Amino acid sequence: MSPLEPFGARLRHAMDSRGPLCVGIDPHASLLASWGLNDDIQGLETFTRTVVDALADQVAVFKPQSAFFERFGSRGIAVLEQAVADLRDAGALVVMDAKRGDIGSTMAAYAETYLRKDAPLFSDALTVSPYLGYGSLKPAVDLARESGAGLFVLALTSNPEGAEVQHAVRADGRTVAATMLAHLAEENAGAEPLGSFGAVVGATLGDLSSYDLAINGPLLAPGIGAQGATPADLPRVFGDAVRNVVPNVSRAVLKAGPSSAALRDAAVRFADEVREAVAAA
Ligand SMILES: O=c1ccn([C@@H]2O[C@H](COP(=O)(O)O)[C@@H](O)[C@H]2O)c(=O)[nH]1
Repeated sequence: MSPLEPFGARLRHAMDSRGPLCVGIDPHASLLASWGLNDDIQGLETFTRTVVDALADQVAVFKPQSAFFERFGSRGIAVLEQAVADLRDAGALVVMDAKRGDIGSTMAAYAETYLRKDAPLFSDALTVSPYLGYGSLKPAVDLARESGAGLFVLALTSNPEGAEVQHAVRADGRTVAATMLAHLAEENAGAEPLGSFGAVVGATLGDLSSYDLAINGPLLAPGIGAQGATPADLPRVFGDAVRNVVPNVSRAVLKAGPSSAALRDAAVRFADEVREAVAAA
């Protein structure tokens, strides 16, 4: 099976043509209820189908949150699998938010699950946790390169609890997060227009000027909307790296449903706000 064009290049193209937004698909039980759906497999299927049908042909990137599908066992995974296929068929990119991380030999199996091009859950990129050591991610890095997929490595997460691990200072004086960013800059060296190995960096974190975010790769930025950050915060948080930010909004878009028109309006509004904020930076 022929490899895809590298994820970084496909991402740059998608955001240039469809707008700078990643919509998260997070079927919280509370959202299902507010859409008038039951918290069961039928509710999950209807919710997911509605989001896909409303947005797949206009939003650049989608980030399904695997946990909300896994909750329903194999039937939930089947809904996720169908959504990934439909989103990709409609020309959108899919970042699977499964935050996988394990010893290398097990990481290889996770990589086969999401990054092997003919796998049922193949996604354009996968979120991964480097907290078993960055080197443990090597099987995923290698398979992503082979397939033309990408990774988003947890570096500076949007939740306040992340700081106790990510801001910890190593013996060499660097923080753990800075070390992860440095690894990613190495992976992306020489890639054009953008490397395929991104970092997760929360939009909620305030001024990050003490971190070198120039990794020549995408910065997936959750935290906009329900967690309190706004598109207008992006230049202050990301500085010169703001053009490589992939802003994720999940609940703040999804709560506009179940009306397809309202979902589309919400996505357009966030994309416009991000575009304006980045243009003014
Ligand atoms: O640091 C992180 C990493 C991942 N997430 C995920 O992003 C979405 C955010 O959802 P909202 O509804 O827009 O708050 C969710 O799937 C998280 O698991 C994150 O928030 N922060």
